[in-house]
Amino acid sequence: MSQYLQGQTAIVTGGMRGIGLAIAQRLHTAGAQVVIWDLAVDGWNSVENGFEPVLRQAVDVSSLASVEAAFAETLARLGQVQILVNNAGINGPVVASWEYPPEAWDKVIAIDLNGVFYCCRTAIPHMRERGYGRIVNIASMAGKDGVQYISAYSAAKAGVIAFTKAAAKELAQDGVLLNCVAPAMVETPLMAEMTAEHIAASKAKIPMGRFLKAEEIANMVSWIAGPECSFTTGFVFDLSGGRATY
Ligand SMILES: NC(=O)c1ccc[n+]([C@@H]2O[C@H](COP(=O)([O-])OP(=O)(O)OC[C@H]3O[C@@H](n4cnc5c(N)ncnc54)[C@H](O)[C@@H]3O)[C@@H](O)[C@H]2O)c1
Ligand SMILES: CC(C)C1=CC=C(C(=O)O)[C@@H](O)[C@H]1O
Repeated sequence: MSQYLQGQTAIVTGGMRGIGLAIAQRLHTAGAQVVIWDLAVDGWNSVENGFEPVLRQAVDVSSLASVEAAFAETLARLGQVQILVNNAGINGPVVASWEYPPEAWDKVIAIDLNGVFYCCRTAIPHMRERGYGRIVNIASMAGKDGVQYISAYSAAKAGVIAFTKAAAKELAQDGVLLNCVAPAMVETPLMAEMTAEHIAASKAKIPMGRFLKAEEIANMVSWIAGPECSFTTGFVFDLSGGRATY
C-alpha cells in the first residue's frame, strides 16, 4: 500500500469504533500518524484494530473548550496537523418532527453540526498558517434527501454540507480543502438507535441492494484527505450505491 500520507498527522473524531475506526485504520495504512478523539478512549486493542494511534484523547466535540484543549495538546505533542476527519456523530430518536423532543434536537445539533464547526474553527487557523490542510466531514445521504422521522439528524447533516461549502470557498486560496462524504446506511452500533422498519426502508432505497461497508467510506476518505485531491473543495462525495444521481 502506498504511503502517500507519510509524515502527516490526522485527527479522526469518533475514531474508537464504527466508521471512524475504519477511517483511522485506513489513514494509518497510508502512512499517517493518527490521533483519535472520542468521548471515551480507554480499551483500545492494538492487535484487534491493527495499529496503535499516536495519541488518543477524551474529547466531547460538542464542547468548544474540550476541542480547543485537545487540539492544543495535539500540537504540543506532535507539532502539526494536516488532516481532520469530522466523523463523531449520533442519530437521536426516530420520531415525527412535531413530536421531536427539543432536548434531543439540541443534542443532535450540538454533536453532529456544532461539533463539526468547533473542530474546523479550532484546526483551520493552524492549517492556514502552514498553507496546507485537508478536512473531510462525514455527512449522510439523510442530509441531502431529508429522511422522515430523523429530522434533527437530517437537518444537522444538511448543515454540515452547507457549512463545508461555505468554508471551502473562504479557504480556496489557502491550500486548505474541505469536502464532505454522504454515505448511505452502514451496519454500525449507530443502527441500534433506529427501528427495524427504518433500517429496512433505508436499505430498500439503495439500488445496489446492500448496505455500505465502513471500509468503502474509509477508502474514499483516505483519497480526499490526501495530496492527490488537489482541485476539489466544497464537494459532497456520495457513497450511495446508486441512490444519489446528482
Ligand atoms: N452508520 C451509518 O449508517 C451512517 C451513514 C451515514 C453517515 N454516518 C455518519 O458517520 C459517522 C459515524 O457513524 P457510526 O455509524 O460509525 O457511529 P458509531 O455510533 O458507531 O460511532 C460514533 C463514534 O462517535 C463517538 N461520539 C459520539 N458523540 C461524540 C462526542 N460528543 N464527542 C466525541 N465523540 C463522540 C462515539 O463515542 C463513537 O465512537 C456519524 O457522523 C454518522 O452520522 C453513519
Ligand atoms: C441515522 C443514520 C444511521 C442514518 C440515517 C439515514 C441514512 C440514509 O441513508 O438515509 C443513513 O445514511 C444514516 O446516515
